[in-house]
Order: sequence, then C-alpha cells, then structure tokens
Amino acid sequence: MIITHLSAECYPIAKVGGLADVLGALPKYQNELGATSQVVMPFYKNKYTQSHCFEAVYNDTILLGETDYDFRILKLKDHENDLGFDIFFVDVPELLYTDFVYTTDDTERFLAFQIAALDWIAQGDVIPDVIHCHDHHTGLVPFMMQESFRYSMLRKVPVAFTIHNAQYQGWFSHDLVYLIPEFKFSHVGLLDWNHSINPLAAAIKCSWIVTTVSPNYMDELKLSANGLESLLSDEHAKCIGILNGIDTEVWNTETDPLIIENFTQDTIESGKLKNKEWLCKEFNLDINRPLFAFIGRLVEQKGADLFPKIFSESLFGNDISILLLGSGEKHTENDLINLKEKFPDKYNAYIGYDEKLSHIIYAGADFLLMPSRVEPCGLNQMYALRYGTIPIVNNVGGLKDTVEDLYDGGFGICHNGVTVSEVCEAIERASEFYDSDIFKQTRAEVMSIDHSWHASAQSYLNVYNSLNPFL
Ligand SMILES: Nc1ncnc2c1ncn2[C@@H]1O[C@H](COP(=O)(O)OP(=O)(O)O[C@H]2O[C@H](CO)[C@@H](O)[C@H](O)[C@H]2O)[C@@H](O)[C@H]1O
Repeated sequence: MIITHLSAECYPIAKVGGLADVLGALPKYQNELGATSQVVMPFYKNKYTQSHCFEAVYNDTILLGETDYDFRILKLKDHENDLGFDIFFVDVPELLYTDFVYTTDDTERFLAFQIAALDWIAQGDVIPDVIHCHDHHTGLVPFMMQESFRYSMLRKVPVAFTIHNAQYQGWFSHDLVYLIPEFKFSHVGLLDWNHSINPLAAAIKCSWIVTTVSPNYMDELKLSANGLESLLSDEHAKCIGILNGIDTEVWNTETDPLIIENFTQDTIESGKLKNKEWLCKEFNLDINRPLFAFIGRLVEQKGADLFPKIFSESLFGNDISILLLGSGEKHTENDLINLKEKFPDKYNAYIGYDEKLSHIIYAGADFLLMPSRVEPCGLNQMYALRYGTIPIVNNVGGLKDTVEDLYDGGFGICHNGVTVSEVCEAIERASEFYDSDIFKQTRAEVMSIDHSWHASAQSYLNVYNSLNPFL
C-alpha cells in the first residue's frame, strides 16, 4: 500500500508544533508495518534544508490565477535519509522558500504547495493508493481531487484528512476562488462555510474519511469546533478519532542525546536529579523545591493568557519553582518576562523555541502543566510520562484520553476547567503529592506506559483498508 502524506510540517525538517512530530513518526511506523508511506512538504529556507542534499526529481510550472511559477520536486538523498520514510519537497522558490513555516500571507503559498504537489502526483507513473492530508494547509487537496478537471485521473484515489487542530481553518475570500484550478462552478458551495472559502470545511466535505487525533476530541468537535459543529455532526458517519502516538526512538530517556544524563526506570532518581540540577543552575532555581514546567505555544488554547496570574498566585503561596519554555502572543510573553523580577529565584522563562531545552525540561521537571482549554490530543503529556514527569492537565480532548487522575487510581493530576483557582488548586495538590510516599514510585511507573505509535499506525492502515478493501 502506497500512502502519500501531505503536510506543512514534518520533524526534524520543519517544526512549529505537534503536527511536525506526528508527520515525523507516523510514516515510519506505517513502513514498519509493511506499507510504503512517504511525506510531501514545502521546501522552506531553514537549517535542515541548508545542511542536507536533495535531488530534483521533477520540474514544471504551475499556474496560480494568472501567474506562472516554476517549481521543482526535490527528494532528500537516500544516503542522508535516516527518517524511516521517503520525503519529497515542493520547491516554489518565490512563495515557499521563507525563513518561517507560516507567514501572514499563507493563502497563495499553501495553494501553490497543494497544486504543485497534485500536478506532480497526477503525472507520476505510480499513483498512491491513499493520499492523506493534514490540517487546513492541505485542506483544498480533497476538493481539487474530486472537482478540478485537471485532476480527474485522481478522482478514484481515496483521500483521508486528519484534523490536528480545528481552531485554525485557513479561511480566505471568495475573491480568490480563481486561484483554484478550474472546476464546475455550480459546485463552489463545497468550498464555502459562512461566506468564506474554508479549506478545513472543504476537506471535511470532500475527504473519504476524516480523522481527529483523539477519540474524545472527535466527540467534543460536535459541540465546539470554531463554527464547524453542524458540519461535523452531519458528517459524523465518516469521522473517527485515532489517538496520536509518540516516537519512542526519539523520546527515549536511555538514548536521548539531547538530555544531560540518560536514565532508565531503575536509575530514574539520579537521572532526573542530574537534569534538574542543570535546569536549576541554568535558570537560578532551588533544586530542593518541586519543579513545575510548561512547554508550548503561548496562546489562549493552551491557557497561556492566565499564566501570569496562575504563576503569581501559586509561587506566592507555595514552596515551588516554575520554569516556562514557549513563545506566542506578545503581551503574554511580556507579562511572563516581567514576572521574573517578582520571583527571581522561584520562576524563570525562556521565550523562544528550543528543542534541546524542551527535552531537558521533560527529563528534569517534576510536573508538567497543561491547562489547555482545547487539546485535540497533546503530545507533551505523553513525552512527560515517558520521562518520569507527572502531568497536570485540564480534562479535555486527548488529555482526558491519556491522563488518569490519582484520585481514580491513576498517575496524574486532572482539573475540570481552566480558571486561576482550578489550576492553582491542582498545583497545590501536586505539591502535596510531591511530599508523599508514593511520588517516586509513581513517576517511575509512568515511564512504562505505552504510548508508542504501534497501535495507532495500524489503526490508520485499517482505516485506509476500509476505503479500499483491495489495498
Ligand atoms: N517553545 C518550544 N520549544 C521547544 N519545543 C516546543 C516549544 N513549543 C512547543 N514545543 C514542542 O511542540 C510540540 C507540541 O505538541 P502538542 O501536540 O502538545 O501541541 P500543538 O498544539 O502544537 O499541536 C496540535 O497538533 C498535535 C498533533 O496532532 C496535537 O497533539 C495537539 O493537541 C494539537 O493542538 C511538542 O513536541 C513540544 O515539545
């Protein structure tokens, strides 16, 4: 079975968030199960693309509205590829070769990506058995495969679509409809949602199957999906939730080259201590206090707007330390920077993106905070568990599917709702747990919870098979 994934991100080539982690792992695990799974993504200007070798496998021109753009399909050279899957890049130098994955003007960029990818796939000798699109940046692919005259040869190819985050939908004005390769205009309604062209909505309408990244998020979307609730309810028969996994080769405390000291379940205490020591030294925190951490995008979805208040209150009332790694909304970043002055030896923040630091924090922290208002799956809590760090989570989405509260015989701390008092109370519970007899035993035990991709990669293969039993 040949599966072609289309995505804007893929780890380790270009990562903004969890989408990249999924694309960097799922194809590898699918290949281990006997499939031929590959990724197609844009060619950005970054450290990875500038330090690796690529070969051009296709050259052509796309027409975007009235403008021609030359493009190439590049393949990462085999001898440089240790990803576990083939990866192809759509190189449209004028639009996609930018320093950042996302910019303020992404409509044309990602349309160019989708059209060039489909042009290349459509002319190929080997048409994939399944095309699997991820998030709104690839949301017009299912529509174009079904409706654009140019791609009529792809009409019978099953197309799966995964919603990693329904908050972002890629809306643009109908004035730009001329950018989409020609289709029967009476079908324009398939692109529309509330008087805009909505790539996420179009993908839900036109894909053969729609998946989300946890079962619970699938249920939640019917009630809250940033305006798409009724569409998801109407289309529920082709919707299914499959829990994300994590790449247990990358996220392995025994071999992780990014952490200060490697450790196993047997050496967890000394291993975590060495990583915590490094963090405390680097960020001027007291090693004897329980260390609470947050890693992620500083946006409302993650509860970040409340962090200044939550942190102030918790640090004032408890003998704890808090360390934050993240970037996002500027006013939140500023508030979080200013807070350092108030609690110089109990709190610190690194505003920015740092993969290595994130690994050390998962390894060295005692607790990981995830007060997300919405969390389609969440990978951080699974990385935390694997690194012996207890997650403190709001009971939503994939967090509900993966974290069981201590009160229910589980191993984590769950709260219901994202308010300052709910989260502060959860932090207090965690501090008490830190001092209890079972804390060390629990954190060693959680390391062996299996969240690897094995089961979920198979679930995706089963889904593809259900679309075409002859695969
Ligand atoms: N400043 C920083 N420095 C270093 N690393 C950082 C970082 N900020 C974030 N990260 C890393 O980015 C990833 C974030 O993954 P998540 O799945 O938690 O969130 P995200 O909201 O991006 O993903 C969306 O897609 C994924 C994948 O489906 C869903 O799990 C999730 O719920 C959904 O919101 C983790 O690997 C984390 O360590």
